[in-house]
Amino acid sequence: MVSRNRSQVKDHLGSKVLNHPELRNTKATEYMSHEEKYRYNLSRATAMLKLIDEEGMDVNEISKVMSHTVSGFTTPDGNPLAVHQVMFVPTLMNQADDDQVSRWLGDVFNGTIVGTYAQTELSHGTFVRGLRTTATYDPASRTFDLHTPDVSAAKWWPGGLGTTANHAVVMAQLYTDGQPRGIHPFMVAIRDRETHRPLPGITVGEIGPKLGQNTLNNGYLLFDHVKVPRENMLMRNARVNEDGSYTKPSHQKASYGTMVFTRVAIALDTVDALQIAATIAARYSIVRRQGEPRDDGQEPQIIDYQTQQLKVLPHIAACYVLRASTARLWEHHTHVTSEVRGGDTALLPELHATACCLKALVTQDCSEAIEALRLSCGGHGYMTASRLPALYAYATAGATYEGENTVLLLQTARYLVKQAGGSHAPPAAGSAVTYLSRPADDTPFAVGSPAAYVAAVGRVARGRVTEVAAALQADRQTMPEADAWNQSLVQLVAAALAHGRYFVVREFAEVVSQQSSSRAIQQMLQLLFSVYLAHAVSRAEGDFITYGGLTPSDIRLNRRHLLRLLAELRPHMIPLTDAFDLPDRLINSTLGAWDGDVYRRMFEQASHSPLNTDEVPASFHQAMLRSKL
Ligand SMILES: CCCCCCCCCCCC(=O)SCCNC(=O)CCNC(=O)[C@H](O)C(C)(C)COP(=O)(O)OP(=O)(O)OC[C@H]1O[C@@H](n2cnc3c(N)ncnc32)[C@H](O)[C@@H]1OP(=O)(O)O
Ligand SMILES: Cc1cc2nc3c(=O)[nH]c(=O)nc-3n(C[C@H](O)[C@H](O)[C@H](O)COP(=O)(O)OP(=O)(O)OC[C@H]3O[C@@H](n4cnc5c(N)ncnc54)[C@H](O)[C@@H]3O)c2cc1C
Repeated sequence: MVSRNRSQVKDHLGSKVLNHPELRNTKATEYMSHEEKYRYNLSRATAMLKLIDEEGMDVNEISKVMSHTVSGFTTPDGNPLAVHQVMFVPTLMNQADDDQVSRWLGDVFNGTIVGTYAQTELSHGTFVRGLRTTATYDPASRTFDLHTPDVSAAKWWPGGLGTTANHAVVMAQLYTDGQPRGIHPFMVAIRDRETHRPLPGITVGEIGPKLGQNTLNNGYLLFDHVKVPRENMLMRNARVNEDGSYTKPSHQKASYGTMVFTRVAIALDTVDALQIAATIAARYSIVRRQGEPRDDGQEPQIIDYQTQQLKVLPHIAACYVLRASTARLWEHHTHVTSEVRGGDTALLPELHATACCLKALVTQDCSEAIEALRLSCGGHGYMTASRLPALYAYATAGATYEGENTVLLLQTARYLVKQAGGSHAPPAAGSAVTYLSRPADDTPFAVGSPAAYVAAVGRVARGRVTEVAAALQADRQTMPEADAWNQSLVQLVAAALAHGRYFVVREFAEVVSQQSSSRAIQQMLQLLFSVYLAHAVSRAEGDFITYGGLTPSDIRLNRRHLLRLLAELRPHMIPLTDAFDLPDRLINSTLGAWDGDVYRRMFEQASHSPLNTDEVPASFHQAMLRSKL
């Protein structure tokens, strides 16, 4: 397996995916039925899986081909094999022991085993410890009895479970020696490998249409005392021995590892969706002219309206800034995972805290940004063929799945208040929280100085975290822990987001400070960073006055500064989005093609409407007749 850098992967994708015989011809899916869409997307997902296998791609390459940029082309309505690839396989690799890996992985790679990650239940998604599916060990038969006590404990949501997977990693409450041992992963066959029929004791199906990603093939699953061999509990971390004795994992949350990985992957990937939306809105904003003609006799390009610049340009800057921090998180995850595999879990708490807050910050920012970009395209942004509704539906799912964002921010806040109160192990060198134990950076604020902005963002984070830590500490003296925590929830979430913002801007400050061979590139990065920072301040002016040391006069100056920066960035908008290097077929939007031929494309897509096949559709007369009765 050869590791390739990012642009080589793009070249590779260009030739291998866009021109692949089973992928290169696409069909419009808007008018297909639910089942036709599933068939179309599944066959393309399977072709993609074969390609991954044939090419022997490593995890970085797989993440690129599973990314939203590529999957919008391969599986426009959602990839029914995404959870197989992004969660099921990584869970086996990281949570199965060596014997189990060698037992199953061959069949996974030859396509005999197709899996899902079945954790969420109808009544519990967030509170994992509350899951109610049980796995009770019987030493006599050396099997686990998997059981769903009632319908509220039915698994509900797992991707690919609906009609695609024949296996599932099932997260269930383990009982052995008569004791509850917490949530553990089990490899369970749910459908026959040959006939694909549900196995005895299994009830399984698809949950129905959603806001988007309708061929993700989310499913439900119930067990009626299904017997699973002892060897099917994933045993890299915890173990159940033949006699039923139990060995604890080295870290209490070792079985939550797949969630950490997927949060990192989602953060990275949602920026891809934002890049696509930003490219569409930028191109459309140039092509679209509307309003009183100017001196040259032409109506203005909409991008020359100041309000339009504010709707579009900060999000282009965000693409660059968020790409850098999520790429850093990915590297950090790779490093910590290898340490954990070697038995050292010291860096895991901070990785968990960072992954939680970046996944939340990025999916929240990207969903809001994509919606703003959609609105920036006026009426045409509301059309499915603009691709913007689907991009929004994708990004906003990321705010819920793999840990609802509020809940994840509270995980980060828990870590931060412990760090601020000194009740956690001190952070390792290079940790992102050392600023909490140092005096605040008192660099005076000045517009035009990115370093001064970064210092102010740091003061906001520090102020938010220390303030809520103190409030929590005080409340703990007078009320039970759960009440004290609940009393501070809103401020805890704000503190975690402020910490995430500081992480993001520090990472990009480092990118900007690196020597580049091109002065023009360096200047452009500085401009993008300045826009991002000025926009961040304008979005949270109250925080910057309360905690960041800015005066009302600084706030006014920043507002003007931001608008000046936007005007400066405007001529570079198209090169900056072209630099994302997204071929038209990956963008797949009537509004966002490279040649700007928007109106012709809109007519072309309308010609696909089945209602235009006949001059008068038969359904019209049928409906009119009925209404006359
Ligand atoms: C290409 C892309 C395509 C992408 C394509 C993707 C397709 C779709 C994929 C979607 C798939 C899914 O949604 S799968 C389902 C995902 N579900 C979720 O994410 C559920 C979210 N809920 C949880 O993760 C959990 O319930 C928590 C973390 C919220 C709470 O867990 P808990 O067991 O109650 O723990 P709690 O008491 O809060 O904390 C105890 C201690 O454990 C620590 N802790 C908690 N979790 C972890 C962890 N993971 N790793 C380390 N440490 C942890 C805490 O910091 C704390 O440390 P200390 O303070 O004691 O030191
Ligand atoms: C498209 C999609 C795909 C999915 N794929 C999978 C999959 O493959 N496998 C799988 O197992 N699951 C999957 N899920 C399920 C997903 O992981 C859960 O829906 C998610 O973790 C949120 O949990 P919930 O639905 O229980 O939300 P809830 O927890 O019920 O959230 C509702 C509200 O309650 C609030 N809330 C809950 N607890 C707290 C708290 N402690 N403090 C403060 N506020 C709180 C939340 O902030 C939110 O506002 C998928 C979901 C979607 C939408």
